[in-house]
Amino acid sequence: MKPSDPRQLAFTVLSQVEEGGFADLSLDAALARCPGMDPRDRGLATELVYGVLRQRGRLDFALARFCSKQLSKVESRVLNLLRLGAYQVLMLDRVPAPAAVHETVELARRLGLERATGFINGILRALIRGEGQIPWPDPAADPLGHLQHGLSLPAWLARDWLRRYGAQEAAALAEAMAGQPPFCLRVNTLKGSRDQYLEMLRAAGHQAEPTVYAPEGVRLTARAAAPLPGDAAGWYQVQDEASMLIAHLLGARPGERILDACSAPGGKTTHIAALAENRAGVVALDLHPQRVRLVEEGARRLGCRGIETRAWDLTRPPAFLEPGSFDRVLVDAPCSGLGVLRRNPEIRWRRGAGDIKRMAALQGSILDNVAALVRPGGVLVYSLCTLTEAESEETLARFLARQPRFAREDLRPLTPPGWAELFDDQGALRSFPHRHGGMDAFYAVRLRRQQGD
Ligand SMILES: C[S@@+](CC[C@H](N)C(=O)[O-])C[C@H]1O[C@@H](n2cnc3c(N)ncnc32)[C@H](O)[C@@H]1O
Repeated sequence: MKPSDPRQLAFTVLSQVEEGGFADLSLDAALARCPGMDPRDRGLATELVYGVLRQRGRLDFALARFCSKQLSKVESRVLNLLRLGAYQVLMLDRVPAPAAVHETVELARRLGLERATGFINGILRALIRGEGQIPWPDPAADPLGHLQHGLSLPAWLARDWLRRYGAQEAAALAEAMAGQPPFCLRVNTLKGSRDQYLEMLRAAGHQAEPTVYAPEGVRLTARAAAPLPGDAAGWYQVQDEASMLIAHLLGARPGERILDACSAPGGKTTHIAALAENRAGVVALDLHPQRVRLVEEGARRLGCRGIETRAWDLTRPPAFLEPGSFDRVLVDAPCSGLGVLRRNPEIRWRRGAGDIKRMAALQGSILDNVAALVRPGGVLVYSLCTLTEAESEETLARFLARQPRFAREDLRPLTPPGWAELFDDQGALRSFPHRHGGMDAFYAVRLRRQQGD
């Protein structure tokens, strides 16, 4: 590969994603192989990968108008080149459309796809000429078509969101999910205050503001070329604001014993330790040993103490932990991840209704296996970075039917008044990017085990 070619790098990553890779990991690895690449080209490669994956439904709808055969019959490498070209033509102001076509055709040639260059050239040139005539579905007359083809939701998700949220709200959510998430940091309060860190950021030339809800969150609005200050000293953790709310809902206090059941990579474990002023005993479990190591590394970097880690598959009871020995348990469960579609855009093309069922069963099993560890009177928080009913309220209802000694708590009286709009009418957290300042979509509910049972 020409080390300096952002389009070829994006193409390689998109091909890896097609074969089952994760966009963020593949992109990081590809960029790491090109240390000399110009920062603007790195930016373009990143935008092309995320943009094509986030807007694939829209790009395909446009391409289909100008392609003589069905897109499903086009060879996948050629289709990815077409999507890359179409993204530049339709969505990128900084690349003149004819240059985008030329670059795409040249890339096809370099990839040994000489025979497809005429096909690619013809479709992309027709797209430039016919862009204004693309019959985008009208949001009012065809809300489902608009969600699918205008806002790039797969059909099953478009139907689900339309049924649950209505046309306008579903469109606003889909639009937010097709955009870029804000870049947020949690200030490590074991090191100092948010105000101090905001000052450090400003002194290093970055522009940042406090997050609206999370008291230790910072949102970067313009990043300078300089690295973020305080990295090696553990001043911050990159974390979305919605994710920062969860440790607050758990409410750990100094002296308590806490279980973080699905802890890796440890964003919430280290937050719990910080909120308990490093004076709680935290047990952090996760299925994967290599991910458990990330929790350990994070705890070291941030100066968190009192965290014990262990790899464990929580579809089996953790017999090494004493029943009733935890004041608070957090189950930040593996889930379909539909609340973080912006960060993992490939998910929307991979998940289906079957995955949701499978995740819900896994979540139920994990909840069952930690329930006995909560002490009488203790707290269990169940959180997810998704928004399906099956994984949230339905998993919870089944759990409560099996475990009648737990009851849900309304989170509204337990949290600051300014957070009221983050909760549903049962007092569960439901954050949404289009309603709550760009936050990821999270769900969280807090349960309490009855006293004396
Ligand atoms: C949403 S992530 C947790 C994120 C973490 N709490 C944080 O804030 O950094 C869910 C985690 O559950 C773990 N997991 C998946 N299946 C599991 C199982 N059977 N037992 C324990 N952990 C599991 C995954 O490895 C993943 O790290």
